[in-house]
Amino acid sequence: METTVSVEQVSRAFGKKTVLSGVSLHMEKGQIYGLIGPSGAGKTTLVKMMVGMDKPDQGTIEVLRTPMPSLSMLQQIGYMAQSDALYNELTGEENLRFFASMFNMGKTEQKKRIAYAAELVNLTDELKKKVSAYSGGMKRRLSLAIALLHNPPILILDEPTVGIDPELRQSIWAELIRLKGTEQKTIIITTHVMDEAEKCDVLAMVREGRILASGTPVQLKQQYEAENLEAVFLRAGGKES
Ligand SMILES: Nc1ncnc2c1ncn2[C@@H]1O[C@H](COP(=O)(O)OP(=O)(O)OP(=O)(O)O)[C@@H](O)[C@H]1O
Repeated sequence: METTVSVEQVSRAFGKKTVLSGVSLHMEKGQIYGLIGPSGAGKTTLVKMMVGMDKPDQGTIEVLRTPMPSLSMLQQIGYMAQSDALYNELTGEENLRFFASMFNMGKTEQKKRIAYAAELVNLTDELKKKVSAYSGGMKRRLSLAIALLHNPPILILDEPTVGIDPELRQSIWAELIRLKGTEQKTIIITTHVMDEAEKCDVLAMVREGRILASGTPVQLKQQYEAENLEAVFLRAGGKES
């Protein structure tokens, strides 16, 4: 086991509102790590700090043993944000080419990676269209393709399958599972969806800026004597009647 992302005692407040309190997590290579929790729990705030877009008030975050934020880590991380950061006036392909050009990739590699990423999210036939003509789901898919483009060892995906139809969602999950296995990527995803949480190797349940419980889905269900993760979540949070 090799820890690739480590979060130690991280706290963050915005004004008087504490959003994360003393969060510690360790993510391993070759693992899908799920952050699950209700809206406003602090998941996006946490992943933004892992990417280096925000800094903890207290505590530290290291990615590949490098303290974050760090510019040199950008090449190592593929980040899919919750809101799409795309160029609407460019086509899907132009967006992909633009982002590919920001990374160290030769022309041939660029072509290959663009074709792979577009195919994975089923956008190959839509690449010549302007992004302004894309649906919300298509934009999400293009954002996911961009996160995968430079073949980074760490993928941080904030609700990657929201607005994506079940069939494509399944094939994206199959690819995430292949990437963590064959390619030994570290994949961190946030989700609200319990059946996606089941597919993660390790889960951290987040509520009100704290980790309620963490472990493999099987461990969590055993520990809380629960039939499913929803029940674990309720029991861990003490909200079950
Ligand atoms: N820049 C900011 N300034 C002020 N408050 C913020 C800021 N960013 C996040 N917050 C607040 O922090 C809390 C946690 O937000 P965050 O987006 O991390 O939650 P989340 O778990 O990702 O929720 P969701 O699943 O809805 O995306 C929310 O109450 C939010 O309003």
